[in-house]
Amino acid sequence: MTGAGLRVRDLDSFYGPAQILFEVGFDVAPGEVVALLGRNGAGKSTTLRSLMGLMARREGEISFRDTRIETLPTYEIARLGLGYVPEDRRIFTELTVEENLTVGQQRPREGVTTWTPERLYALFPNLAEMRRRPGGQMSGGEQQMLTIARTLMGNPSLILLDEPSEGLAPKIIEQMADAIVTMKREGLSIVISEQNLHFARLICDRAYILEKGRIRFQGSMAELEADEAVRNQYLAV
Ligand SMILES: Nc1ncnc2c1ncn2[C@@H]1O[C@H](COP(=O)(O)OP(=O)(O)OP(=O)(O)O)[C@@H](O)[C@H]1O
Repeated sequence: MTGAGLRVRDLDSFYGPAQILFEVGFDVAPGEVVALLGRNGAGKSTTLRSLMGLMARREGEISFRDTRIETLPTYEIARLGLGYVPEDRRIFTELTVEENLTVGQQRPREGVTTWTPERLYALFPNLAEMRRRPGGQMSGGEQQMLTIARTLMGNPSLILLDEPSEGLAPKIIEQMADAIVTMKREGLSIVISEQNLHFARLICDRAYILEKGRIRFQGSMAELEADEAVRNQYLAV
């Protein structure tokens, strides 16, 4: 696989002695938006953390842009252009929106969109209106957008979003979906961990379903739509 592609094979991950992921495998083609679906505790966050080298013990093969990354430290994985937005919104609460963006800035990367604060304000118009506001004085949804915007300042070619719609009001969820569609149009590859099938259906090309740390389904969103039995068995309805 070339370009921004991600390839995961036989991924096992552990918290202490407890094995959480079992032979997880999936692919993300350049420019594709892929959903990792599954109920609470299925292993979605653990999968994303494993890709970023944040688990103390994990085994298997992970290739990103034709480079094996499973032995690299997190900062080197990020430097290759893999962006990660964890579930807990990690903004700097004392810094303004603008300062938070500056903190995330990295040099331009060949072949991918170079993001600037102005381009990010166009992507997230809410943030434009509060560029001098401290991060701690923003709503949860605004903080979530700022976390994504700050990660984009690193000019990733692929971004991992852990439950971007969680806890957001319906109107903010719509804005988030619009922003993700624009990011895809800019050529970004995206992996989204989600419990909300309705949100995933707005933006994703393909889906994998995790249950108890194993992949139980893979297919296009249309195939998932058509498979009521799979949805009932593995997803919250
Ligand atoms: N720090 C930890 N120590 C031990 N076990 C953990 C830890 N974090 C998560 N787990 C366990 O790992 C399993 C997978 O959790 P994970 O957070 O990856 O699930 P998830 O699919 O992302 O669900 P959620 O939507 O709740 O985040 C769960 O059984 C959870 O209890």
